[in-house]
Amino acid sequence: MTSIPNHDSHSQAGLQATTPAQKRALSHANTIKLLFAQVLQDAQPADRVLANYFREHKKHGSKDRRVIRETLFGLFRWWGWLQKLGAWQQSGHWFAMLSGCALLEAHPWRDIRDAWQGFSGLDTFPVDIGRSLAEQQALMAAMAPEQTFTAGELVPAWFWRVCPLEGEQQTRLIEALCSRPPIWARAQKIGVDEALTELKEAALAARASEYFDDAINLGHKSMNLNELALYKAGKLEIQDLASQVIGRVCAPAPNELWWDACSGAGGKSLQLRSLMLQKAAGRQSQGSIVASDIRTKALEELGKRALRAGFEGISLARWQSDELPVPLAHFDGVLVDAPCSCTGTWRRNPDMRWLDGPDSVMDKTGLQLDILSRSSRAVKPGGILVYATCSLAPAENQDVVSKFLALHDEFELQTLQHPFTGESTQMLTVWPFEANSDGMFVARMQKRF
Ligand SMILES: C[S@@+](CC[C@H](N)C(=O)[O-])C[C@H]1O[C@@H](n2cnc3c(N)ncnc32)[C@H](O)[C@@H]1O
Repeated sequence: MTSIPNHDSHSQAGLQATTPAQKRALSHANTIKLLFAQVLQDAQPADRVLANYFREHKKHGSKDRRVIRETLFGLFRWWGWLQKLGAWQQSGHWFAMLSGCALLEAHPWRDIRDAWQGFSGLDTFPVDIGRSLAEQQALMAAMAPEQTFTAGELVPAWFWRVCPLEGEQQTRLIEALCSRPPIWARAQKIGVDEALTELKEAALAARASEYFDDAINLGHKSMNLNELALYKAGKLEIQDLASQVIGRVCAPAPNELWWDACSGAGGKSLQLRSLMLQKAAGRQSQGSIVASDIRTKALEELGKRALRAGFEGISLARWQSDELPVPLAHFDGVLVDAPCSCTGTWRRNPDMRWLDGPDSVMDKTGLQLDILSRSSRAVKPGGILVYATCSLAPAENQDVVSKFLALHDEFELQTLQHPFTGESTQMLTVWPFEANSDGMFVARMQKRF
């Protein structure tokens, strides 16, 4: 890239920041660069790096925090293109990346963006671009005419090898990955209308979902949940819409006994219990859920969430060894929400696209099959086994289920109806572009009597 001058590589020495906007732009550029380096060089997830930074630096007001947070995430969202502007360590390139990011993301802090553009030394480039990928591509071409920019390279090349999408599906996935999904929540022990009224009173632009009668779209604005009465009362849980599909596929009846074998902090255990209570419709629900995980801390968090919701009927059984922490052939349903590459959550964590490699997809397939096989022993005859991941790669999804079925002919796949597209399938992938969510995979099997 010849048109971007190389300023001093680590500081912005020599730059004249005279206006308040330029001073803030310079200060933010330094902060974001430090955080960016921590993520990319030390391979630390961006959300953790940001949380640590804001905990230690209380001086930033809410607007500053927003500029820093959204620019950092934006840089990773568009990194496939922005990295072609040159070495980010060099200050001219860095400012070009920051201003390019602000334009691609249509960030509203124009004064800061203009200051970054001025510091980059780039000639004026179009600022009023549209939101389509083609217009965004044209902006990049104007910034770096000697480079080519293709949509496919917004995602690392290895991803298309493990998730071979083509044509329109590939384009739709890229478009989804280049935007943030809204915050999805689930109302529990309260009707959605009542929950929406309370959320509106708290000045939140919440909307009901068109798909599930307890799902709520909370929009994009970050919020302090601990200040929200509904959340403190255990009537609102944050859970992505794709994740909510899993509980709906389990569809537990009010009096059933379920085991959530990889419960983590219990997003799905809580949903299963809530669905049981909804179905009981005021009558008693004798059903219960045993939640297991190898992480004690996650189970402790689950315990707190269940308490906040006032949910009886959820018990914890830590998974400490190869032995099952629950009785054999005992459960009406077993959910295995297996550890995976989490490629389905790349919309929320765009940094993971550039931190992970193909190993992140291939190195857990043996573990997934092992957890699924061992957990399946807890299903009683006629019971249900649900396998789920938040991966988009067939190696972690369809291939694991097929291998499991080849080894366990006592199980057979059931047909599912995709809740967003209506399509009938036996292996359901929820794509992020279908209902503005993350991505998930799920298959439901029944153990023969
Ligand atoms: C995808 S996460 C589960 C998310 C959780 N179900 C939820 O809805 O929030 C996978 C979980 O599997 C757990 N895990 C990893 N290895 C495991 C193993 N060998 N046995 C059981 N759980 C395991 C991880 O600790 C992690 O919490």
